[in-house]
Parts: sequence; C-alpha cells; structure tokens
Amino acid sequence: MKLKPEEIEARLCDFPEWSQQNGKMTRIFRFDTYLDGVRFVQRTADIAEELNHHPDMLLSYGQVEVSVTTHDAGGITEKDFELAHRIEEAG
Ligand SMILES: C[C@H](O)[C@H](O)[C@H]1CNC2=NC(N)=NC(=O)C2=N1
Repeated sequence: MKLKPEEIEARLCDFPEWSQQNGKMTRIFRFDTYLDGVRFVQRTADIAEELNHHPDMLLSYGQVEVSVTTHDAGGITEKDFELAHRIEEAG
C-alpha cells in the first residue's frame, strides 16, 4: 500500500507545487482574503468526504497549508495523489 520513496519522487513530478517530508505531501495555497481560504477549506472537506480520505489543513490569513498522508498505511499512497489532484482541481 505505502509507495516507495522513488515511486513517490516519480509521481511528485506531476505535482510540482507539492513537497514531501515525514511521510506527508504538503502544499500551501494562497488566497486574497481569509474567507476565500475558509471557502477553499469547505470545498476540500467536501472532496475528502467524497473520497473518504482526509487531509490536515492549517487555515491562516491569506493561505491554507494542506498535508495529505494515508494514516492506515503510515505513509503516502495513491489515495494521497488522487486527493491532491482533486484538491488542485477545486483550488
Ligand atoms: C474508517 C475510515 O475509512 C478510515 O479511517 C479513513 C478515513 N480517512 C482517512 N484519511 C486519511 N488521510 N488516511 C486514512 O487512512 C483515512 N482512513
């Protein structure tokens, strides 16, 4: 289930705005207003519920830091890349 580091590096080529550390993939999304960030969090939460795969999100003024990992696998899996892709589409 958990992808190997070299597999993750290869897949990350398609996700240039994301970085990986400590078994998580992270991207910071920037917004003009705090409420735009809140609305993004809501859209992302709806996607997470649809996929039953949930990110960590840190909401700050003008940005939202999104981190994805597969808790059940203890690292990054295909589910994380699917969620990251869907989040970018909704971004
Ligand atoms: C029971 C439920 O399906 C699991 O706990 C799901 C919920 N959402 C999840 N989200 C993430 N990021 N990783 C998981 O392993 C996970 N597991």
